[in-house]
Amino acid sequence: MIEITNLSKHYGEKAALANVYLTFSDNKIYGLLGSNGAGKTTLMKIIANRLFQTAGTVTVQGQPVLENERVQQNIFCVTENDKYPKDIKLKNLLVWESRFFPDFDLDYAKDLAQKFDLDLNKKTNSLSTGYYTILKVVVALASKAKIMILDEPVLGIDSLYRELFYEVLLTHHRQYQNLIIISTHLIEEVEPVLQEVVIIDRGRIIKQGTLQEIAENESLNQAYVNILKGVRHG
Ligand SMILES: Nc1ncnc2c1ncn2[C@@H]1O[C@H](COP(=O)(O)OP(=O)(O)OP(=O)(O)O)[C@@H](O)[C@H]1O
Repeated sequence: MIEITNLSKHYGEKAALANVYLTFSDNKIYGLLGSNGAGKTTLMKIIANRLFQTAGTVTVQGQPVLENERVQQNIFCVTENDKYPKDIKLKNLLVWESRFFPDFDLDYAKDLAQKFDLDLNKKTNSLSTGYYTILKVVVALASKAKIMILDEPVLGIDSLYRELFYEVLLTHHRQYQNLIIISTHLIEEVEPVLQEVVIIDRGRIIKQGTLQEIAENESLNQAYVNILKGVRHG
C-alpha cells in the first residue's frame, strides 16, 4: 500500500502539487487522470523517489520511500523522458537492467519482446519512438516490481500493439497481483483495465473512487470531462 500524506511540490513559486492525501491499495490497477500540467508526472516521480517533495510523506507498506533502497527495489517507474544508454544491444540492456531488480525475469522479458516483435539484436539508438516505448514497457513488466508506475505507457505505440499492451498488462496483473498506476490521456482505451480512478487538477486531488463509482452511468471519459467542467466552472 502506498500512503501519501500532505504532499506538496513547488517549482519555485509554482505549486505543482498541493496538500495531496492519497492511498493506493495493493493488487489494484489505478488510472491517474488529469489534464496537461495537472501534476501527474510530478506525483508519480515523487512516489518513485525520482523527484523530491517540498513537504509531506510517501510510504510503501509503512516504510518511507525517501532514500530507502529496499522500498525502491519494489517500484518500477516508466516515464516519457526515461532514456537508456545509446549504443547498447537490447539483449545486453535487459541483462544490465536485471541487476537492479531482484525479481527481474530475463526469460519473461524475451518472451514479451517476441510478442511485440521487438528484435533484441537491435541497438537502443536504432529503435523507433513506438518501439522505444515498447522496450520500456517490456523492462517494466519483466522487473516484476510489486509497484508499477506507468506514465503515458503507450506513447507512440500503434493501435495493434496498444491492444496487445493492455492484454499483456491484464494477464501480468492477474498473475502477479501487483499495484499498477497508469497515467494517460487515452481514457477510452484504458478504461477497461482500470479498477480505481484518481483525478487530479492543478495539483489537487479532485476525485477518487472505483471505476464504477466515478463512471456510474456514463463512460469514464465523459465522467472525467464532466467532473473537470464542474470543478472549473462551478
Ligand atoms: N522541472 C520543472 N520546473 C518547473 N516547473 C515544472 C517542472 N516540471 C513540471 N513543472 C510544472 O509543474 C506542473 C505539473 O507538471 P507535471 O509534468 O507533473 O504535469 P502532468 O499532469 O504530468 O502534465 P502532462 O499531462 O502535460 O504531462 C506544470 O505546471 C508544469 O509546468
